Amino acid sequence: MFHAENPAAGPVEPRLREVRAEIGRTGTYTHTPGELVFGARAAWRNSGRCIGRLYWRSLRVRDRRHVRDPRQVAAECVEHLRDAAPGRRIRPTVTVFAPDRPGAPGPRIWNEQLIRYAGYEMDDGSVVGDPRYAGFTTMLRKLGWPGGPGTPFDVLPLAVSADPGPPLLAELPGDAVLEVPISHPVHPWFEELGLRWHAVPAISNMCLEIGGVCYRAAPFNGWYMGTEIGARNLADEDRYDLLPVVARRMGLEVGNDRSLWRDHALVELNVAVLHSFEKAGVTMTDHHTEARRFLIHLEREERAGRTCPADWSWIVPPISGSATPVFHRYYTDVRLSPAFAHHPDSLE
Ligand code: HEM
Ligand SMILES: N=C(Nc1cccc(CNC[C@@H]2CCCN2)c1)c1cccs1
Repeated sequence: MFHAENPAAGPVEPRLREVRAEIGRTGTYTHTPGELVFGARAAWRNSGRCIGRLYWRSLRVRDRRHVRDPRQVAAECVEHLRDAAPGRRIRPTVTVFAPDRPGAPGPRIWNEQLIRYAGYEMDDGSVVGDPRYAGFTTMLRKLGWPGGPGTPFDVLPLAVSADPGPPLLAELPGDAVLEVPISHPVHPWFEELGLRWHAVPAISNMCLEIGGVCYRAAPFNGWYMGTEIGARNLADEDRYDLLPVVARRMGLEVGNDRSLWRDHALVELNVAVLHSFEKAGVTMTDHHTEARRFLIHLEREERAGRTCPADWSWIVPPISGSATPVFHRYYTDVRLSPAFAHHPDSLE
């Protein structure tokens, strides 16, 4: 009997016998390269909160299961960033480090993403930078990180550990961190705000779980959808909280909710983000395009006879929901495996 998914994989029974024997001997088993690649792609395909799954078959997999030492893990994360965005074209990529094995837990990356900005807590209680990472920044400083120049966009170091005890801290070299300055196509005052954002979103705190094996360090990247930066990272009150700033510069009636000043500011912030990435030639998608692509993916999956899990509250974009086609339907959010999962013992 062949794998319905993957005829090239050959009959499954002999492989299952091999796996059971290895588990009997060692308490775990080792994926073949083909199993690892397909498992990672299937994990992406099974991610019910992801709107970007149309290209799930093209995920690039960097097999680094022989790497466990924190210094080497950090070096490979830097290489991942270079490899994922060789110019300004971004390529969906995952790097898989050593899994947990009995008696030898795999390495763990403490950062939520490979690239995140520091949040410096000032004496007056205000935060310079990203408030979401104020606690993480404070912890890193206690672990000896000297801190950056103190701008609102200081890139945090990687924190990686393989054994119990404090993590290794490793700065990211500037050439591995592609960034885009934010300007607006019509408002020249926009770039005076000095805003910027990094090009490559790379999640580093989720476990890649395939056939019962947990790869707790398996950073994966895609490209950004503009709303993530324009409607959440730069707009949320507990993030960079820029809606009042943008609205005032636009001359809007900030004191009166019914003027919809927040909504006007949100749209212009998102226009600026899409415009800036386009001008910089860096891969980014908008929420209308991505919504359309997702429904194509959903239809293809149904035609392939597969259940495509989806979580409405994550799939529908944070602005203009009902102006996108993903809003006007229901989904089933079933948990499938392989998967990218949040494990409780991750250091959030
Ligand atoms: C290629 C372009 C991609 C786009 C535009 C995209 C877009 C998104 C967006 C907008 C979210 C919601 C994030 C949020 O609201 O915070 C998301 C979630 C997610 N994406 Fe994708 N994605 C892409 C590629 C990928 C890849 C390559 C993977 C893994 C191999 C992936 C796995 C996931 C997972 C696991 C989540 C849920 C995260 C969680 O539960 O916290 N995505 N994606
Ligand atoms: N475009 C992306 N965005 C993304 C995907 C998964 C998870 C996240 C981060 N989600 C957490 C944030 C923080 C609060 C709400 N959302 C972003 C990708 C990241 C990695 C591959 S694609």
